[in-house]
Amino acid sequence: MSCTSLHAASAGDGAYTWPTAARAGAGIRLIGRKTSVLLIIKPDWLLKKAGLCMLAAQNVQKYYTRRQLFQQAVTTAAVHNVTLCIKPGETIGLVGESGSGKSTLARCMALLEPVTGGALTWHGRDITRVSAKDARELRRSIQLIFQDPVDAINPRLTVERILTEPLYHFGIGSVQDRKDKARQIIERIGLTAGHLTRYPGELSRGQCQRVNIARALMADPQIMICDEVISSLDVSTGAQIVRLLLDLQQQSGYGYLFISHDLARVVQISQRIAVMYRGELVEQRDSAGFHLEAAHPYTRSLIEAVPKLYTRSLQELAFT
Ligand SMILES: Nc1ncnc2c1ncn2[C@@H]1O[C@H](COP(=O)(O)OP(=O)(O)OP(=O)(O)O)[C@@H](O)[C@H]1O
Repeated sequence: MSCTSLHAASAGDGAYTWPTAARAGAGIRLIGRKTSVLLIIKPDWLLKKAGLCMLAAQNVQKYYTRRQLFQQAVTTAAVHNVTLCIKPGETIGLVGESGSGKSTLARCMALLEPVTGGALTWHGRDITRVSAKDARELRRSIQLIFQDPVDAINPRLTVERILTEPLYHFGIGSVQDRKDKARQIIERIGLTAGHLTRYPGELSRGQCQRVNIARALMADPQIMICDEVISSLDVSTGAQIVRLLLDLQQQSGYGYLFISHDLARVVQISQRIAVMYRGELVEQRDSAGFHLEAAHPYTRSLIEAVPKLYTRSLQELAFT
């Protein structure tokens, strides 16, 4: 991981204390025998401390226009004036009824589709309109994981090929480097090196979703946009995948945009919750207290639809 070096004038400055820096995974090296120290701090930690966005959408719009011969063009406002910010180590839960624009927003934020209006920024830099080369680079840092774990991977490739292909595509590392990285990542997501020689057809759906997550991790992302990643899995497999995502976040500080219809699950794992309704973001709140403070009628109806037996209360699930 790249590091930013910061030279503190003297230990007496007390700019960053050792325990704080250690928590951040920062390295501190004493220089000489006196008071000067060299702090090596991960940029994502600095951003988190400063509360800055890694990826932000500002009044983003995405309209689709369909033209038919001899008929008037029909325009769908899939996303209208959405403002959203993803910070390092933070999970934003995104909920909304079917067709409310969640996946469209996800594709725009992952630079898979151009926006019609508004702006996207990456670490404060405008990336609304970037060259194809820059977009490709950025897509490495902003990974999108899709709903159907089986459809998302090529059934004719071994797991090892699935994992190493993106690095090959970007021309990163030697053949051996890529294989070593695949072996390391497959263990991080709870499978074994033995799975590398298997084909997707020889894996369960849950294992296929782990492979999808591993493929995203191969690119060393900073943000993962998880679009309904557990909706096609049974409850216990879905819970394992959520646990895995949270563990990975704890280890590496990824920012997540977690899209789901399952409000109880979203409340459980997100720090903030955004609600989309008919292309607009109608509500955005901290998950703690969400069930009490949410005001939009659609959000209220969502909260009331959460089965009481399953959740007992959203308050208990709220991430703190
Ligand atoms: N490529 C496209 N061309 C035209 N219209 C589209 C396109 N993609 C999405 N839409 C429309 O945009 C709207 C939002 O769709 P989107 O898939 O983003 O919703 P969603 O909230 O993700 O729904 P779901 O929860 O069912 O996946 C819908 O009305 C959809 O028909």
